[in-house]
Amino acid sequence: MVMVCYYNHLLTPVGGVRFSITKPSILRAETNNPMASDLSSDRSVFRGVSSSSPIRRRDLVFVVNPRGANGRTGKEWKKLLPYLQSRLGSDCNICESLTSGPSHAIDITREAIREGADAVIAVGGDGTLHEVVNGFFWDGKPVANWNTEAVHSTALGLIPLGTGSDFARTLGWKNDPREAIDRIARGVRSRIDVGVISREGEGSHYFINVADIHLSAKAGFYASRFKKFGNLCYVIGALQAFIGHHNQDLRIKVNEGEWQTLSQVTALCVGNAKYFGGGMKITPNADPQSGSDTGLRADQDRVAKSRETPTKTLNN
Ligand SMILES: Nc1ncnc2c1ncn2[C@@H]1O[C@H](COP(=O)(O)OP(=O)(O)OP(=O)(O)O)[C@@H](O)[C@H]1O
Repeated sequence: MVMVCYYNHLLTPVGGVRFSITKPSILRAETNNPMASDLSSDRSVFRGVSSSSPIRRRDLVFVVNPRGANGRTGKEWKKLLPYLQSRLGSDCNICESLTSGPSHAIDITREAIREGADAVIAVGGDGTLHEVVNGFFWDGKPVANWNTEAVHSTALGLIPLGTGSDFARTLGWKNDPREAIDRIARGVRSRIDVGVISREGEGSHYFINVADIHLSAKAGFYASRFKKFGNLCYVIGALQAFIGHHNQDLRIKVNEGEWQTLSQVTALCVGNAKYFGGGMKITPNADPQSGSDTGLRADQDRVAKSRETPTKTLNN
């Protein structure tokens, strides 16, 4: 099932580009890894046993970014396949889909959900996870199975194999793909919140980790050019982002609250989880399993000096 509860976190820089950030909706995890949402089934592409069978094989779609962690993800994935097959092959249909470039994971995920996959599992870093999460939505709504009579939902899973893999840190996971596969095999499930951020006049972006604007967002952008240096890429990215940086006024709205103006913002971070930038605990109070946005932080003036935004209890 997918419970979608919207908070409205609308951010708008005054007199400049207009943003609107909307925050958490909720994906209720239903399977294996934490995170899952329900978006039904049908199985034309990801074949399992027929629906009349007493035990239905689950269809798991692994969305692999071969270029993640400067190519390490692709190499590790190949080494992992025999283990994956041995742990899951007897109960599940395993479908591997390699991404060919940015945003491809979004399309793969949408297609898999529409075709009725039981789980879509991101294999890579936070960028890949982010794209897979966005693939669960289309035009502001959860993607649904073509087969409207299907009873099962699609879960979201993760095998963290990226450079930073910061979302997994919040869950206390190591960057150990075998452990992740074991979690999938054990069928561990949890509920995970998802945030929504939208720039005014543009579409929504869903986020599961930390959404950020301005300096830290630029740092993340520049860091992507230096992934070959591992987590050091985030330091290099931050240094580069500082060059020519100017603070900016922001106009924001959180949930159903009033519009507020934040003056001369260096960076603003909205945390659904705690870490970004390869282990920087930027929003320490955030809890992606809380079912609410308590702990959400708007960071003003400096990235390190977080400022709590109004909190609201999620009505679920
Ligand atoms: N085949 C590809 N070639 C180049 N880039 C790709 C390809 N497939 C996906 N991408 C892009 O690579 C980006 C980064 O990948 P990913 O997050 O998996 O690894 P990472 O950046 O090393 O990890 P982290 O984000 O945790 O630091 C993705 O957001 C995606 O846009």
